[in-house]
Amino acid sequence: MTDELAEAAKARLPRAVWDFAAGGAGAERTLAANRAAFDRVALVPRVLTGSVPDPATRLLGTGMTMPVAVAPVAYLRMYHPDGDLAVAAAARRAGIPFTAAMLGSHTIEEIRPDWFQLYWPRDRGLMLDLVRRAERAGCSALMVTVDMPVMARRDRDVRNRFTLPDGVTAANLVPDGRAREGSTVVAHTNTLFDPAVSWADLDWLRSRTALPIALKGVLDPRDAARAVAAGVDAVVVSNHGGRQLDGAVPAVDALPGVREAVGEHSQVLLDSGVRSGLDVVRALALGADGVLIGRPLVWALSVGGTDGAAHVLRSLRDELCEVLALTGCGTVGDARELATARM
Ligand SMILES: Cc1cc2nc3c(=O)[nH]c(=O)nc-3n(C[C@H](O)[C@H](O)[C@H](O)COP(=O)(O)O)c2cc1C
Ligand SMILES: CC(C)CC(=O)C(=O)O
Repeated sequence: MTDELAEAAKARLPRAVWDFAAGGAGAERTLAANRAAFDRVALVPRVLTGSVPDPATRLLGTGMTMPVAVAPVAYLRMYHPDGDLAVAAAARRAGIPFTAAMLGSHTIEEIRPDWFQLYWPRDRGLMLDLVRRAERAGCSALMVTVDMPVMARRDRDVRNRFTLPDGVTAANLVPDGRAREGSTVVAHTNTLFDPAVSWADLDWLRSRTALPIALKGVLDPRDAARAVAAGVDAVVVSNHGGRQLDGAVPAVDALPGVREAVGEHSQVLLDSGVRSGLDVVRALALGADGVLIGRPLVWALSVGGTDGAAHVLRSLRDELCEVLALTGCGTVGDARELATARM
């Protein structure tokens, strides 16, 4: 789905913007390992099942046409003037949830997303205010990202002295003056975020909203089990697309252990390297209920706005249906029963 699309986006975007989105932390070992790990997963198809593919499902209480949701991505206006609004419209057209990022470049009220992602600002009043805004805007779930106690060093951004382009801000945080242009993204982020978040903070948040919570950025089965005990409704197995700990385990490799730890008490989502319908089925077979997609939609947005993103989502669903047919699966539940091998 994405090699040519990525090339087209690269040709269009300023080099530093491309590097910010495409790159990963450190020497980008985990970024590369995410893809390599997917490509080692072989599927064992079933035959004579008589099944006709229908990948519709529910995640976090939200019905959707396939087990795919849009991952939260900050500052989408860097890639297209319509930014978050364009991708949200494409998701709506495709019948899948859009996750608006706390550091989105349009406000919650403008986007009215299905799901809303939160980091942990030092100012808990600000965090609670964002939760209330998400509730009022009709969001049906929160996704709380826990793999960024600090923003990792990303060598490409250091080399490029990357700052946000003029006019791109964290729209939810203005006009409080909390998001300023001109500083490097990493400096702004590390000033804003609390580096010492703990399980007690999750308890605090859990007790303050009735919305379902997905905890994003879990890789250790012990953390997954603890998250479920703390009342989260889903965990997102993710290494942040290789953008945080360089050397972190590929999400796909961590997935079976996380599923085993949480049983069916909680939903398990996965992101970091999903690029095709085949990858979606691989993730399902390894224990996921669904996946999130990040960079492919950034490339599609850069190249073609809403229509570009909608086209990518349509192709993804077509691929997914083909792989389900070829593996003898009708439903997401059937795919979760597939056996895997290494290749
Ligand atoms: C440019 C960019 C910005 C991102 N911003 C956020 C963010 O604001 N919040 C968050 O939780 N994750 C963020 N992520 C991580 C994605 O939600 C997701 O975990 C990752 O992109 C998945 O990997 P993939 O790009 O290989 O699909 C960002 C990723 C990218 C590429
Ligand atoms: C500005 C960052 C905090 C957004 C993000 O999550 C990322 O770049 O990976």
